[in-house]
Amino acid sequence: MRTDTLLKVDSIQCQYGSQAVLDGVSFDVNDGDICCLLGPSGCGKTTALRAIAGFQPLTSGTITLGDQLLSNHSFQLEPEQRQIGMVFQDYALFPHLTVGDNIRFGIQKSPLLEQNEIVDSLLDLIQLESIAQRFPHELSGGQQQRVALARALAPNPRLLLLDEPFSNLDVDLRRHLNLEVRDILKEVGTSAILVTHDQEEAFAFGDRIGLLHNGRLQQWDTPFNLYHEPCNRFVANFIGQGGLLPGMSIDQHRIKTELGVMTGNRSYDWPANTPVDVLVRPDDIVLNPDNGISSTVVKKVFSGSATLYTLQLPTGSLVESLFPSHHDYSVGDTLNIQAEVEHLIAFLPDK
Ligand SMILES: Nc1ncnc2c1ncn2[C@@H]1O[C@H](COP(=O)(O)OP(=O)(O)OP(=O)(O)O)[C@@H](O)[C@H]1O
Repeated sequence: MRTDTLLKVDSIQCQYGSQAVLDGVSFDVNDGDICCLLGPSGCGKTTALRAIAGFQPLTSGTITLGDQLLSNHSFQLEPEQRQIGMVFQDYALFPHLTVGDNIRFGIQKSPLLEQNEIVDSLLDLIQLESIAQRFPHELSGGQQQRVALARALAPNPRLLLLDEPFSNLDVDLRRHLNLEVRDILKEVGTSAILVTHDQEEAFAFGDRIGLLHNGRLQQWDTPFNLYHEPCNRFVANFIGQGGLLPGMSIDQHRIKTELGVMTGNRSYDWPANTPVDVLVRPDDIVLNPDNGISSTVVKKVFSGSATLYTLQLPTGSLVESLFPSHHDYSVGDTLNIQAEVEHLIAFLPDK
């Protein structure tokens, strides 16, 4: 497995006027990896992407690509010299150029034969050979976005930046194109960073995801770890479903809750009897008709193969659970449940 670092973002800060919108953000992108910057609106995702692309100066920190310095507080390599491609939300195709010529746009200095080879192989890759002569207004949104991807890949960039590229598309197409673009990037081996505020999209697209909040990177990790091992309350609440259940520490490994004593794969150094909140994901809750704790269905959200239930425990605390949708319970039903928590994640209560 290749683990060479391609992009190194080291403790960067960016400001608009006197307001810092990125502060101490650090992460590495390995060669061939596809990463996502995720977070709520205004957290600084686009600013981070613009800093990597060379459109946003740094007030401190450094960005390097391989051995090449891209930016620090006193230097900013021109965007066109960075070997970084960009795909935008609005496609930004040239309306007066055909699909083929849009793709050709960034490689016009190469010999014609080479240009033709690249355009043909990219048309093949995005499966649009048959419409190479069409103009952008004759294409669907998904086709336009595929052309934008091919155009960005034509100069063979070392890194591709994608800024909410699927957000103008309807849900089905979005999901489909997300996977298709991931497959294409993996096939050509191009490293990429996708900016999105949609965690499902990030989970499906990214080998690694960075979650930003108020200009600070909360966690840079695999989708699995962000979901199962969130490093703080913000990550726990932002990522995935589920919630925090009050409990009391027994010792380093065990926490007593209304759903029984929970143990997991990590230890905490809190003294016994410290009040804590335990993360309970929907997949941590299972039915136990004979020995489970009684709960009442207070809400249900059908999502096709599974239904997400909100269950109220005797003290009034709520937990969520995801059951296959052929078990169809109604609001008001009583379900006996137990917790099967593998990753014991707990936080001190908010002050
Ligand atoms: N040109 C600008 N001048 C001043 N403030 C700006 C400018 N661009 C962005 N900001 C502010 O910087 C912060 C980060 O903006 P940014 O666009 O990076 O966030 P984002 O996470 O990409 O948001 P969104 O998901 O809504 O696009 C926000 O508070 C925003 O209002």
